[in-house]
Amino acid sequence: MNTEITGSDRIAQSNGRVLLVGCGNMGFAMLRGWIEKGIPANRIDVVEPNDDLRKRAASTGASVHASAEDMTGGEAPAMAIMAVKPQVMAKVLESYRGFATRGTTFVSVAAGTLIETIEKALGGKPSVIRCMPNTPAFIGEGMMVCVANEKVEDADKAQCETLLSAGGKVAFVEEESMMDAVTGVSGSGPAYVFHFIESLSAAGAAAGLPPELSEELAIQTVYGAAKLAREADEDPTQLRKNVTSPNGTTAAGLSVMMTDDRLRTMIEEVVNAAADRSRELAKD
Ligand SMILES: NC(=O)C1=CN([C@@H]2O[C@H](COP(=O)(O)OP(=O)(O)OC[C@H]3O[C@@H](n4cnc5c(N)ncnc54)[C@H](OP(=O)(O)O)[C@@H]3O)[C@@H](O)[C@H]2O)C=CC1
Ligand SMILES: O=C(O)[C@@H]1CCC=N1
Repeated sequence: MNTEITGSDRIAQSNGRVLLVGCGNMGFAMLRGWIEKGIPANRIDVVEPNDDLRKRAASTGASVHASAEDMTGGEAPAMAIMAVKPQVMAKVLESYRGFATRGTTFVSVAAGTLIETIEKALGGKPSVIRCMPNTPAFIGEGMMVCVANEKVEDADKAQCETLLSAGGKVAFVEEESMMDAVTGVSGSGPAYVFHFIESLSAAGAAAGLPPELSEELAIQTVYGAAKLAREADEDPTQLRKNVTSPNGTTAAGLSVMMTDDRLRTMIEEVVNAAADRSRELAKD
């Protein structure tokens, strides 16, 4: 018999409930990842005002609520995952102030919103973790990067890590200022990759392939290359070289991408633009 205690077992055995506030694109991706990895739905409450999105959340087995009032009188959750837009985060947090003094660890996934802003909105000295997830959490392949304030105890950090790791990989950083670059790389990153897939697929269709076939080639190529980069002993630079025969087809293609560091320069601009926007959101 396998007696290993998994992360989901630990959540199941703990008495703590998980509250998810906002179940749109990011909130639902995390919720689905948790459920798929065996986090018990009967430990999860979701607050989502949109009727359709609330129904979608309910389909996972989680308890759903239309507003904070439906549940702020009850048991304080061990963790409250706040997945509303940065522009409304401070206002929404105010409704949950009561939990902050009753041991709840607040985890905000909002881009830009500073720990300081979250602390002010909650009042006192609440336990706060700022996290930047990404939507591949939907299939348990997300990247979640977190930074905690000094009120967060090791046990709370471990519990948060357990929950978030049901959606993929979890890393903690010490400096909050890194979160802008994190957002520019892994938070927004899936969108860059989806656009690369769109572009590769469109280029294949323009070169004469049936569009459905071209899309399949583009998706499988990105998936296979990412999986190989994750699993191979060689680094991405060597893996690129392995594809590139001297004076072959790849060398011809890459010369368009790499001459004058064309793609690298553009990606640097892309990441900087996203990170700058994250810094701007902090001031809104
Ligand atoms: N999308 C992504 O890939 C990522 C997003 N994030 C962050 O996640 C957060 C959510 O983004 P995203 O999921 O894309 O946005 P969505 O708009 O898809 O989801 C936010 C949801 O919160 C709901 N909401 C609004 N007010 C409340 C409230 N008072 N209580 C509970 N729910 C409420 C919204 O309803 P309504 O629309 O009716 O207002 C909406 O359904 C943002 O802060 C974003 O920065 C972080 C990483 C990646
Ligand atoms: O576009 C945004 O602002 C959010 C944060 C990272 C991904 N989506």
